[in-house]
Amino acid sequence: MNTYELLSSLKIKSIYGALPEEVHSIEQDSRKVKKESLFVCIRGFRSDGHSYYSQAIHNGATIIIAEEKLPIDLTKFALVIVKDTAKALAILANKFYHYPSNKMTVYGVTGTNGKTTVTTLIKQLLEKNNQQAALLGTNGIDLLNESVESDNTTCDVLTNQKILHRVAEHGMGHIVMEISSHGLAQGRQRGVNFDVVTFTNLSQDHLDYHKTMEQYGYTKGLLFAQLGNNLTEEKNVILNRDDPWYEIYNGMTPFEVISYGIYNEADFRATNITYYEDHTCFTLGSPEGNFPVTTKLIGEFNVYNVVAAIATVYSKTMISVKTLVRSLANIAHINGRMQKLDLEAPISIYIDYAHTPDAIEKVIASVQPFKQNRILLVVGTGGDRDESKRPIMAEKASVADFVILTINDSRYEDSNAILTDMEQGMKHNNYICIPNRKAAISLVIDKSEPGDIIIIAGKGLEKYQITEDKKHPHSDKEIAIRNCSIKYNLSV
Ligand SMILES: CC(=O)N[C@H]1[C@@H](OP(=O)(O)OP(=O)(O)OC[C@H]2O[C@@H](n3ccc(=O)[nH]c3=O)[C@H](O)[C@@H]2O)O[C@H](CO)[C@@H](O)[C@@H]1O[C@H](C)C(=O)N[C@@H](C)C(=O)N[C@H](CCC(=O)O)C(=O)O
Ligand SMILES: Nc1ncnc2c1ncn2[C@@H]1O[C@H](COP(=O)(O)OP(=O)(O)OP(=O)(O)O)[C@@H](O)[C@H]1O
Repeated sequence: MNTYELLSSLKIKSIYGALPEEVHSIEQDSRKVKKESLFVCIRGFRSDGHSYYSQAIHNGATIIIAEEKLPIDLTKFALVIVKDTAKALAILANKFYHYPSNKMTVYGVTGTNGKTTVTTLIKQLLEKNNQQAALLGTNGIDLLNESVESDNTTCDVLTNQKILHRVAEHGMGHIVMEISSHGLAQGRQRGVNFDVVTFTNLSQDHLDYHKTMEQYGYTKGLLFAQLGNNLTEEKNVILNRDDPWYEIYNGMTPFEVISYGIYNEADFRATNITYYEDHTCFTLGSPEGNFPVTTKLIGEFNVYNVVAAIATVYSKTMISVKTLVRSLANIAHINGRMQKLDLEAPISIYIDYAHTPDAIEKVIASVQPFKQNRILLVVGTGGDRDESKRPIMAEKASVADFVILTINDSRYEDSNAILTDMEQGMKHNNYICIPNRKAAISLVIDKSEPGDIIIIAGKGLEKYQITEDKKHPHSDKEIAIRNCSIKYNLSV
């Protein structure tokens, strides 16, 4: 892109050196800089991008955008000083990629639990109705059914614009994005023009970062407030009517709110719910009338997720509720979220991703209706993250008949110290602490008896465990299948 055209979008304090005519790419990571790039120095938590300008130049950057004067050879390169490089990056990336989010319907989903489930359901509902959709979230970037891992649930500003640009280039009409509270706090969503935003629920998590629940809740609210005030646009907010934050988020946006829920009157409301081991049935009240619904997802929490997804797609497409309900019936479980392993064993094993107190409570409740014998739970938490939730997770876990407390990812923390924190919350003595996750899963299967339900929570289908900053191969699913096959003589 022509440099002058690109920079015309910025409020510039000063320009030093000679500007090149063209910019071929924008980067915020010096390691990714290529020939004729524009490098933006971002101040981060671990390091300051201003200290990487020489590597960026070495790799081919011709323009450096910074907040301070840097000792650059101004006979060869240009230095542009702005007040806030993070905001400048969002402006530049949008301009460089021709405002891609304006060319498609953009869905944002936030909340403590259920983001991956709801975004995946939205994508699948769209696709079952012949509408192409990309997906961005914890499970990576899914574009034209090519899946790429991503470092974060919500990508950085630049990556978002690059992906939106690819989605636009492919002529795809929709993108569904998981928006984390860290992403919102750090402004990773800046410059993404959302059309509809959906709230799942709010419960304790991430207090290591946000400090208080109030701060955490208001950070999530940025997604609704940032839809803006331009009422010539048709935007929607989809809110959980049963969550205490409903009224606050409702007040944060001038756009029409579509509510969903179970216990309170709502635009989309599930009633007459019946729970089965491998599916759930309910009646969906909607603006188009009542419809009987069957979903392969289990548990009350998934009724919320399903209804949220239907309300969201309905708000932005011409697809009728009746059609959406029909499409839903063909959608299988969401990978690693209360995913029942397909084994010919006398026990049931679910692989799940619950890693908050609320999610633990909800997943145990979801199997209670068809409990025959005991509920055995393997539950873990992570190091270097919200310590205050650990005993509360164990307290919620105590509803299970037998509990193994273990580790998800220890990072830089001592595993035994994490388990000691968790243990404080246990309400009965029928539990054991096993830091080694593989050993924990082996033991729970070894202890099982016919009719038992085992839930292995915390990692879903993740393929690794993180110790310090290293990822080690690990799969709850593989360990569970192997041990179950041995114990019950299965041929797998
Ligand atoms: C604490 C935190 O959120 N950190 C995020 C932050 O990193 P940072 O500020 O430490 O960045 P940094 O490493 O200091 O780098 C600063 C700048 O220098 C640049 N740099 C750096 C090194 C180099 O050699 N050259 C170079 O140019 C970097 O590209 C960057 O522009 O900005 C990065 C880019 O956006 C994020 O990847 C990173 O997420 C880290 C990996 C992380 O673990 N975050 C977690 C807490 C998180 O965000 N989780 C949520 C999901 C939560 C949930 O719901 O479960 C998420 O959205 O993923
Ligand atoms: N609506 C919900 N309410 C409470 N718990 C839920 C809900 N939906 C899912 N869960 C629980 O939370 C776990 C994670 O679900 P999901 O991945 O959809 O959430 P998420 O918000 O994307 O989480 P993360 O941001 O940590 O990836 C599930 O495995 C389940 O245990």
